[in-house]
Amino acid sequence: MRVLASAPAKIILFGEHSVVYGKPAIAAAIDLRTYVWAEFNDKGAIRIEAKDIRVPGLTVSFSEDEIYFESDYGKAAEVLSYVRQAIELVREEADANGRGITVSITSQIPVGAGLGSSAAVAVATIGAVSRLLGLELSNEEVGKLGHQVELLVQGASSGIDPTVSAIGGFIHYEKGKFERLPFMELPIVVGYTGSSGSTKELVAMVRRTYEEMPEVIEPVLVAMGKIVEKARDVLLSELDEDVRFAQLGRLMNINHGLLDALGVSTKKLSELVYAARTAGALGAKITGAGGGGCMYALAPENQSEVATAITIAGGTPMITRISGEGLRIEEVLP
Ligand SMILES: Nc1ncnc2c1ncn2[C@@H]1O[C@H](COP(=O)(O)OP(=O)(O)OP(=O)(O)O)[C@@H](O)[C@H]1O
Ligand SMILES: C[C@@](O)(CCO)CC(=O)[O-]
Ligand SMILES: [Mg+2]
Repeated sequence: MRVLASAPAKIILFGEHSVVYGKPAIAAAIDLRTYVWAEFNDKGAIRIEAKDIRVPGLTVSFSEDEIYFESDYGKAAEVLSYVRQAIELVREEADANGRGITVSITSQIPVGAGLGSSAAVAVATIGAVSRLLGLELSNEEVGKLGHQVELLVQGASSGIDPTVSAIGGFIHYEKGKFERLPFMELPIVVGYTGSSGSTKELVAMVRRTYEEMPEVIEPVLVAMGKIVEKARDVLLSELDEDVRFAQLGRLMNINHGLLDALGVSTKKLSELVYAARTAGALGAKITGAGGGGCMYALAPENQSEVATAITIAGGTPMITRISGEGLRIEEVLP
């Protein structure tokens, strides 16, 4: 039996990092996906074929059906840790420890770019392997297991990324609980710096600053939480669309300033943010953990001008759409 599952990337519209401290956040799934095939092997081992992962310092090459990591073993093990943990967790859930499982991954999501590649690979792996082992899990349950995978690998995770990747759509999330927001097309442009940041390291860096000076950082996190609540009110309001977009844009700019204050922006990210605003975006901010990766801009009138400005500033624009669909079982072959 072979099972193919897929799960989407996400953007965090408001509230990354503060969400790790129990504040709310708003996120949406987008139409880039990770695909995972799962099947049994008779070696009793976990075998992972990560076909197109590109991580600095790690080169993967192929010879017939074997893959070689041209780096030290530790680095390869670290890079594949989300997938390995996902498989181990599902085997345990299904009482199938020791069962040989091979997964093969292809992904459209840039890695370490703030678009939730870790959550998508965990969710798609859990989806494929649980079906293979005959476990009946709802997408919400897969999201919860995905959260456990992120906790095991990263040490800290709010769970928002695996939740939105598993259930899709547009959500408000707080302390493990989510509320679906009405599906809406937002006129956004994502700008990719081309460099990556590790969520595990960025979350740990914010934690160190918090522990060093909680009296300074706590009010920043509280303000981020207030931005999210205000954004939710604006999104759900009956105000005219242009008024709503203008308010959301201002909230994005404030949120970006506070993320910069936490130390998770980079020169390149901020350059893309300012280039987008100068080209007429109503707002622009980092999305995801930062340290490289992506920003996004809200640009109802001028998406193509904003995309050009991002290119001129040295980034790669991506015009993406919000995706209603979370985890999907694509194929089950005998
Ligand atoms: N296609 C893939 N195959 C195997 N592992 C992957 C794949 N894509 C991502 N990963 C795992 O996810 C890690 C990157 O996760 P990380 O949380 O640091 O960034 P992200 O999820 O892309 O961004 P963010 O968490 O800010 O949204 C990689 O180092 C790797 O371990
Ligand atoms: C940085 C962070 O808030 C979002 C990463 O996409 C981490 C998390 O919520 O687990
Ligand atoms: Mg991640």
